[in-house]
Amino acid sequence: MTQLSLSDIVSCMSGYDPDAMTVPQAQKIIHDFVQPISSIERVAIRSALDRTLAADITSTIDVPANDNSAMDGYALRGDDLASNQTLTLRIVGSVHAGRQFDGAVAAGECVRIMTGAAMPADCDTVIPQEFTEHQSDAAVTIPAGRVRRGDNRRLRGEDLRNGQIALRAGKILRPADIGMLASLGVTEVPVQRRLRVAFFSTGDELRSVGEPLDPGCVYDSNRYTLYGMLTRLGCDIIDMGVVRDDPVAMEAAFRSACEHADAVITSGGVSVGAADYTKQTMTKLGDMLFWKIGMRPGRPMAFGRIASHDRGAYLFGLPGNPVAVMVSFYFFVRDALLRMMGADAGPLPRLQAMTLSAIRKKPGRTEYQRGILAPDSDGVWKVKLTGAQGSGILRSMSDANCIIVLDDAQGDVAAGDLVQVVLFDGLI
Ligand SMILES: Nc1nc2c(c(=O)[nH]1)N[C@H]1C(S)=C(S)[C@@H](COP(=O)(O)OP(=O)(O)OC[C@H]3O[C@@H](n4cnc5c(N)ncnc54)[C@H](O)[C@@H]3O)O[C@H]1N2
Ligand code: MOO
Repeated sequence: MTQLSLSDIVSCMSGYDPDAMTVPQAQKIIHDFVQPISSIERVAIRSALDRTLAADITSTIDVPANDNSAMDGYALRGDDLASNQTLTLRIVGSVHAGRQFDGAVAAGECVRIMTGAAMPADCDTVIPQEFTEHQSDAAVTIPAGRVRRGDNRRLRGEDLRNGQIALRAGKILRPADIGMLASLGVTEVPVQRRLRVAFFSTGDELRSVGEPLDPGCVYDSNRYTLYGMLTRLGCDIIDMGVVRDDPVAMEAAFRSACEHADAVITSGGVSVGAADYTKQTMTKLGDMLFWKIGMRPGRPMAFGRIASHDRGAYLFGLPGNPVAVMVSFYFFVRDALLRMMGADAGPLPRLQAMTLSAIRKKPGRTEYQRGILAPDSDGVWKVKLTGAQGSGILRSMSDANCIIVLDDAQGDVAAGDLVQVVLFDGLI
């Protein structure tokens, strides 16, 4: 697919202003610019878990392959129920799952049948064993009104029919999907190769875990949250460590990252500080946009693409503050990476919940507050803030199980109002 330039994309947007981008505008630019990386490999279905399916999968069999019983009981002819009276049927055989009953079943006869066993050809109804009376080896009594024609019979192909598309390309395969593939007898499927994502942190104040913490320094946590979020998303990661606030080191890091990765994520150095060389290096090397997005946290952000030889890498320059990194990842980078993987992921699901906390909020920017969602004693789900919400307070993410999203137009929120939340559980 042809790679558009960022200027082509922003020139189509009315009122484009890098100093006043809205969240939806920035999300759209990124979504439109990023192209899927199409590189397919075949893997065993267990290895396909959490991967993006690269082709439609069509069933080549009926599932189930036969009409079969949903209960342990007796298979009978629906015609015998027409009198709507208690019946005593003669038992002419029995059939277990995995076997077939090839004999005939005449009026007034039935077959003992187990769950999953193929229905005898003449039978269309199963009465569960516990609804019957006076069972012996020879006969069983069916009380009136306990069963209707067609009850407890699973139809051939009711799960999937031969020729039916079972799974569509673009689906991220979940446990149910690989189970369904197994039910079709499929052993291997084509999936998109894993994305390779390189990341590094920038800042002379950063120390890696295991190093002594010099005065004025902080431990680098962004490489760990990024590691976690990228791993959950199924990416192969290239952790490039901490890069000093030095233009030469920075350029070498970007060049090396682009050699190997489909996307490069950096944190820090995208604001206006004197040592913010990230921006300057990105501008030198790539087709880049720098934004001040109307959001909190995560206001400054860089996005673009660096081309190197015959390949290129998308570049996400995230702000340094630890909560801003996570919020920017979930609300911008995640969608872009899923798109690169060829996944049909759609927007993050939002739920509505009543807030127990009053929240101060200025209209004109999107705010992402960290919340704890839990049911009250009546089972109604309610959300409260985790406490201090500064974009350096990583504990507010760790304590949270959801993010409260307050869109641009939203003003102050009173306790008892409904708010939108995005749950962390299930967030990939
Ligand atoms: N005059 C202005 N100052 C700032 C603005 C602004 O618009 N004008 N924006 C503020 C906002 S909002 C943010 S966010 C930060 C983003 O700045 P940078 O991307 O340049 O980030 P740094 O200055 O490098 O770091 C910010 C903060 O985060 C800590 N940090 C950085 N990397 C890590 C890491 N890997 N692990 C843990 N903590 C990290 C760093 O020590 C700083 O405390 O700029 C504001 N300033
Ligand atoms: O991105 Mo900054 O963290 O908004 O404060």
